[in-house]
Amino acid sequence: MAFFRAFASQLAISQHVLQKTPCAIAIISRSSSSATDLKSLLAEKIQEQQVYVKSFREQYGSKVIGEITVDQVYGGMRGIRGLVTETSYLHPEDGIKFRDFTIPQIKKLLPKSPGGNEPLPEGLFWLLLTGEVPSAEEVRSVSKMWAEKAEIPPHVVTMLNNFPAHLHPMSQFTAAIMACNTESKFAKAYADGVSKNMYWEYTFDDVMNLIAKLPPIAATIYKNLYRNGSPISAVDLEKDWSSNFTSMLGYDNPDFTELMRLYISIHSDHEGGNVSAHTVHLVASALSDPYISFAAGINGLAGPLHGLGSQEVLEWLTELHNDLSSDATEAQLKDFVWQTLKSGQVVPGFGHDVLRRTDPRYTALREFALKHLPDDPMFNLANNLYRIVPQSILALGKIKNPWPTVDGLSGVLLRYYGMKEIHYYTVLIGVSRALGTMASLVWDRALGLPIERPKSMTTDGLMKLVGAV
Ligand SMILES: CC(=O)SCCNC(=O)CCNC(=O)[C@H](O)C(C)(C)COP(=O)(O)OP(=O)(O)OC[C@H]1O[C@@H](n2cnc3c(N)ncnc32)[C@H](O)[C@@H]1OP(=O)(O)O
Ligand SMILES: O=C([O-])CC(=O)C(=O)O
Repeated sequence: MAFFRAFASQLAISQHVLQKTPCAIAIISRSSSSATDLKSLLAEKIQEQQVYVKSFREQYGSKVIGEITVDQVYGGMRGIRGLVTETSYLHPEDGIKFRDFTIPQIKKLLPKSPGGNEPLPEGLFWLLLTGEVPSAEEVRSVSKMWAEKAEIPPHVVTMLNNFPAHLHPMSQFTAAIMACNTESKFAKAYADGVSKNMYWEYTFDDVMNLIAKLPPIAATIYKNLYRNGSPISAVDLEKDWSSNFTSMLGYDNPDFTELMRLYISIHSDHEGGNVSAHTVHLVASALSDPYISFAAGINGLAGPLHGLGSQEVLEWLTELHNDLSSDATEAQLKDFVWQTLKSGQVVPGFGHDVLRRTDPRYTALREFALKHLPDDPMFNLANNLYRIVPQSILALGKIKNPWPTVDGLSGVLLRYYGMKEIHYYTVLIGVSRALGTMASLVWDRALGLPIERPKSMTTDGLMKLVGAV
């Protein structure tokens, strides 16, 4: 309560509004909630948040929150506050906060599988969507729901089975997701003229359906490309989402499943401005259905400066390992890094648009690796690079953050457990990224966010605007 009152007084929301606004209660505790299932709980939260946002906008809607420089307009809009994303916030030093929780906190607070140590992604989805830490039973209800909805439409299976082997797994993934929009309840409801107030409900239904189908789609791609098209295993209604996923992929090592739970949880969301999340939001703002909106975001994830970084890192590390072996000297490593920079390439896995410290997702994976694979040569190589690369790229004199991101280690761990198919790695991030972007999309619809349409300028127009001509 103290937290909310401080927050409310910061906003100068009057006591009157505080009492009248049900979200005041929602932020503090869930004791007021009588909902027993995810959709009903969400319906309560949405009602509360709608009132909360309305009253905030009524009082502060015209408040100025920043200035924009010409460089920002040319510079990828870096630093411009121009989006609302409720599910997570990226702090430059502390890293990602899912709702208000850091990675160490979610590792501690979210339900685990029996005997496990890593958070179940279903719990993270619940948290992202509702702002509340779910019970083990609530998490089980999501696992069950997703298992029940996992079947892929037959036309999508046929399409996947007919893709040529040289089509990149990310292209197969996005195409399959798009083709699933035959199932969109939102698109149908919209065509039937449903009221705007109901949009979020159909969006939620699509989101649950879509997330449920991602592991079998991803696993079918894997089996087709790398296991001679052998069939994926059947979904077990008693198993959690990650456990079903690793079984479908053909892995039976429980440590790999634990890694997958952690991997999917930490890659799920990175506030709203990253390329994949922003793309989903932008495309969906035209009321495109969740399937095609998510597919659009996945296409952004497939770029080497974003999600494909994970593939690029392991390609680069493998080349380094092949050229120098894992016990290369510091001087040899520095030279290899320098060759990369000299050839005009970026060193993959290092640098970030927002972060200004080592990515806590990297730290979480490092802790996992120290526990499970401390002597792995590739892990040791990545560790050595952690000491060398930041100094080298800082020497360029232009990089704002020389520290490693999650991509710097993720492939090393996947490879250790036998997943050596580097081109597949970004698909796993795609499966994970659905949790954050789709939770956000439900909120976009719930808050009635409009079609996105920023103003663009010509260079001549900008010059006139600043008095340069
Ligand atoms: C899940 C994820 O998406 S995590 C990111 C995955 N991507 C990578 O690992 C690719 C390597 N890293 C990069 O390319 C960049 O650091 C990005 C794209 C992530 C961030 O880019 P920016 O916000 O533009 O970073 P920054 O402002 O520090 O860049 C300044 C300059 O340093 C360069 N730079 C940034 N990172 C690196 C790097 N790792 N190696 C070499 N040069 C770099 C930029 O290319 C830019 O050069 P330019 O002015 O000649 O264009
Ligand atoms: O935040 C970003 O721009 C890139 C990133 O790390 C992510 O999306 O996971």
